[in-house]
Order: sequence, then C-alpha cells, then structure tokens
Amino acid sequence: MSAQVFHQAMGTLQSNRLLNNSGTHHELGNIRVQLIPKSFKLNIELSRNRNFRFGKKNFGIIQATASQTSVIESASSPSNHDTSDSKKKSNEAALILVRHGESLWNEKNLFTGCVDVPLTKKGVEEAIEAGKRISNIPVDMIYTSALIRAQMTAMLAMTQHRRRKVPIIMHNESEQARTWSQIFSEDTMKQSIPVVTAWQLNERMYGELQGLNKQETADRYGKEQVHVWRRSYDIPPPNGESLEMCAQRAVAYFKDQIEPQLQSGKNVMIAAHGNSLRSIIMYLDKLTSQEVISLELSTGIPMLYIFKEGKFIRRGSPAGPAEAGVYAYTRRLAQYRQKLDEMLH
Ligand SMILES: O=C(O)[C@H](O)COP(=O)(O)O
Repeated sequence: MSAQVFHQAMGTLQSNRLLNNSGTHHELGNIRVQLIPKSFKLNIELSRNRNFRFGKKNFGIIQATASQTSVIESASSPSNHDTSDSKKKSNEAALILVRHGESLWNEKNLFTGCVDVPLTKKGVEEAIEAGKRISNIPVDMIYTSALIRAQMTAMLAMTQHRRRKVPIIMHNESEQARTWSQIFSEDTMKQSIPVVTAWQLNERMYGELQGLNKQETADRYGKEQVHVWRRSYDIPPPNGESLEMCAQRAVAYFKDQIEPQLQSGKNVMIAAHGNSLRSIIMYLDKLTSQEVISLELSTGIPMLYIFKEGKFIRRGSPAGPAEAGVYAYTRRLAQYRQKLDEMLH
C-alpha cells in the first residue's frame, strides 16, 4: 500500500466524511473500508500496522493487523479527558526511556539478546526505583518490547507513579484478543494508560552468543573482538544483529509509531533494552557511529527527553524523590507536578 493512499484514507477518516456512511464499503485506492455502526468498527484491509486501539471515540488514525482493522482514538485526543496529563495541541511532550532492570541472565553475565528472561529481585527493585524517579512526570502512553523483562520494568515502575493511573497492555494480536480486552467505561479509560508491546523494540538479537557467558566468550574470541560485537555500530555478532540492523527496526518503529504521539502532545515512556535504546538515543542525540560505541545504558535508570517543536532535548536522569534535584524540567512539567501535589494533599 502506498503511503499516499494511506494518508488519503486517514484524511478521509479524520474528516469523518466516511463515518457518515455506515454499513457501506468504500474504495480508497487499494483499501476497502466498511463502517459497522454498532461497534463503530471499520474493517479496513490495510497491510500496515499503523497504531494501536484505545477507546472508540474521536476516530482518527487507523490500525491494521493482518486483515482486520479497528478505528482507534485519534492520537491528538488524550487517552483520558483530563487534560492535565496531555494538552491536545501542546507542542511539548515528555519522553522517558528506561532500560529494563537487571535480568536473571544479566546477573549470570550471559548474552541475552532476544531470549525472554525475567528480572532478578534486584531488577525488580531497580524498576521500582526508576518509578520513583519518574513519579511526577506525566505518562499518557507506554511502549515496551515483547520481552517480559521490559514489560515487568514498565509495570513495576508505574506502581510508583503519583497519578495512580493503571497501565493496561493492549492486546491487538488478533481480532478476538482486541474484542475480548475492550474497556466499556469512559471513566475507567480515563484512569488507564495504554501499554503497547512491540517486537521492534526487542533487544538486538545476539545470534550465536545468546546464552554464552560474556567472560568465557572474551576468553574464547578475545576481549577486543567481543567489545566490537557488543558496541560497534555495523559489525554483527555471529548470525546476530548489528546495532545498525537493530536500529533499522527500533528507530523505524519510534519514528513511525511513537514520534506522532509525541507530536500530538502525548507523554510517552519506553521501557526497552540496552541496544534497542542505544539505537534510539543515537537517533535522538544525532550520535555518529563512532560516538555510539561509547554509549552505555545502566539497567533501570530512566532518561528524560523533552520533545518540543520537533526537537528532542535530553534532560538527563530525573532525580529520585529523596534526592535534591530539579523540581521540574519545564513549566508544563512544573504545573503537572503542582497539580499532583494539590490532588494528593
Ligand atoms: O542482551 C544482553 O546480553 C544485554 O541485555 C545487553 O548486552 P550488552 O550490554 O552486552 O549489549
């Protein structure tokens, strides 16, 4: 499907022209669109997954799986109607990046990659500490990878958030999964944060190193060679992904799915992995393939960016509630924190 046809479809949807003709098919290029009035679902045979579903009102961006599509809440309208968390037309948004807490294979110093291992007790504590550090920063949407260590980190961090919204994993893997996980209360939706899991944010695939001990690997192949595999930009481990290959999926997903949310004023948290986040930070900070070699991310330490007028400004790691630190990084974040203080006292 061409981008032009897709945008034409989006334009039609957003103009709502299409929504006045319930029950009929419309041809938009190679897209067949049908509005089913009862459940306000559009069956659109689209070939690309463009976004996620959360709520039924304010049709806007469309989402497609293999063949089914549901119209979703437009990215510009907040996932709740409480504009304290995200201004509809704000030109500023907060972006939080956090690498998962320590995993069981991090603890054993094994190459993990796309092997799906959980957090250690220490990793759980790191995730909770990360949550304390971001507890006053608005979060309207959460993106994680398809791997449990990132999802655990996101959910555990949000237990510390002062806004007390409930993060809810969006199940779009099938039409039934989407139907069976629907929320039918506007009020409940206002108090929820959609969590989108995306394999594109998975850790780089470490190929034949997955499961090997990092020290033994260095003993076998040499420290320098392992460092090149772990930190270079375009040299992959044996039968694995280079950082560049990881960036091709992670950064593409960020630009395609996450950046439009920030542009609409949504505050976003991404809980992912050392290398998938390194590739995204390389894009945000415009690092060269030489500079990215020295970029290391610790487990469970959140990084805050402010997205403003199309630019990403790195603001460092938010201080913990006990630490003396910046009260808020922008006027809007200060207002948000003040509102939380008022709401909670
Ligand atoms: O996949 C792994 O082993 C870790 O998450 C990241 O490993 P690295 O720091 O060696 O890239």
